[in-house]
Amino acid sequence: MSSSSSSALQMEIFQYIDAHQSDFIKGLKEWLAVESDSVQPHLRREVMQMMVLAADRLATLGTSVNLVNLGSHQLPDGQVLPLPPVLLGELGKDPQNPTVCFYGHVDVQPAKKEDGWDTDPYILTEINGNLYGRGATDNKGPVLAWINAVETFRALKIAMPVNFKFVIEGMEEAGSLGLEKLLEEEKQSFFSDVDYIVISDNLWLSNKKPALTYGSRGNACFFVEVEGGSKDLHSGTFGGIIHEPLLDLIALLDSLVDSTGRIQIPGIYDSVAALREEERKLYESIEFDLEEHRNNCGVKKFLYGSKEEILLHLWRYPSLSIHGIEGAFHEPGIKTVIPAKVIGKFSIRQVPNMDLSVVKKQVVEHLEGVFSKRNSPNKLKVSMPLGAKPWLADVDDLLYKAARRAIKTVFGEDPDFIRDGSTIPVARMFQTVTQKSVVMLPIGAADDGEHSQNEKISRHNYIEGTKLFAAFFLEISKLHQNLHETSHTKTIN
Ligand SMILES: NCC(=O)N[C@@H](Cc1c[nH]cn1)C(=O)O
Ligand SMILES: [Zn+2]
Ligand SMILES: [Zn+2]
Repeated sequence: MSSSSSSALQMEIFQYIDAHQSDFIKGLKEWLAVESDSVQPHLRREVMQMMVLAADRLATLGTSVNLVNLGSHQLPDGQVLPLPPVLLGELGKDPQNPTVCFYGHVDVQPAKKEDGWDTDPYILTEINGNLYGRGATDNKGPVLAWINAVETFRALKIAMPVNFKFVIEGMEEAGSLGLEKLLEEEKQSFFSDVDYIVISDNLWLSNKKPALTYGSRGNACFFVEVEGGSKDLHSGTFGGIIHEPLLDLIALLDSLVDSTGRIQIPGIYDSVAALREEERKLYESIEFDLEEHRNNCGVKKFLYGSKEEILLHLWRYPSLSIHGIEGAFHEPGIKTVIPAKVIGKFSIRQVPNMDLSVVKKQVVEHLEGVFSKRNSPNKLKVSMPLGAKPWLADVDDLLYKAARRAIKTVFGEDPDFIRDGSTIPVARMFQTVTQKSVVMLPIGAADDGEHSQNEKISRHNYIEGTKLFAAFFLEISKLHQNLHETSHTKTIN
């Protein structure tokens, strides 16, 4: 195709997307209305419903859809719950075209209006060009943007320049349970012809400048349980004469990180890959506005004062966060009780070359050591319910070139090449199982508020994101054909 006809085609596609903004937003509104929270067991039915909705949507585009049953899982309290199926979709099988596999998730983090949302988290509300709602950016908006891009090709009767495969799950926010096994099982079938893998489940580093992501941290999640007697006790009748489980737990949690953010677990930094000078230099050239980032967070001050230190601590070093305490009274008012059993929850973000089993051993040994010094008769139990490895990609792959070109076309500037501090367990799994290149191509801005109150995606990013994905189809197809023509010519010569 000549470059003038390819840019006319692109123009036609972009015009269609602009003209159909309201339809695309209506589609997002329907999806956001489903409280598909995978973290809270009582909402599992909604996650199931969401998977069916996604399957129906893809089927209307002519995608062949398979909802693969993953069976069930057991919760720490013994309850057995069905796992949502994983959706495997397939559109096109032209051997001349590259096969791109897209991964996304349609489950969400918990959200309640009372958490401090300005609007109902399950009713998409547009304010000043932003589309608010739980899942708007993580990850329903970006999943739909890919679907919108495919729909545009169909509506305009333009042949898709790639074969497109979808992997959509409903358990990402709960650790992608069952997914790795499925990828292994499908390695020789569904994934056998996949050339490239794309994920759009993270954010840019800035509010305005697009980014391409080539690495993410893993995560090791822990429960630390301290159990005293068999029931809660009156603190006036028993306070002062017993070893309180919550005091033990707070001492344990307090031993994990110091006030500078340094993790206190012996040996935890030992295997972290050393920082090379070239790598440090790369960070210097990244545009990152500390003030903007601080405003997005809504905090007064960061632990570190320079851009380089902040990026290193987000991407290159482990971090430990405490998430909550189950069993402790957290409602308004004061309940003068001594809880009988409490469970602290924390996680340690993982970076290359940390080993999950070593980390688990270090955490258990450390907590047992601290606990033994307290001479408490209470029972201590430490477990690691979830472990995901970090991911790092080769940015020299064609996939990155195609993504970069598409970004330049749609947003008019080159992206930042960034890593991400959060965890998308499937990125590493895909790379290991398929041995193909993986890219994260985000469309969410740094101030979208993933997992937080008032999560949003801007109308601009949702619509330009749809254009970006359409442009990406065209770019990867062109580059892939060129590569194959070149290697064919070399073979003949
Ligand atoms: N958008 C990706 C994301 O938010 N992933 C979760 C996954 C996770 C990690 N540990 C438990 N769940 C994240 O918190 O990074
Ligand atoms: Zn996500
Ligand atoms: Zn998330």
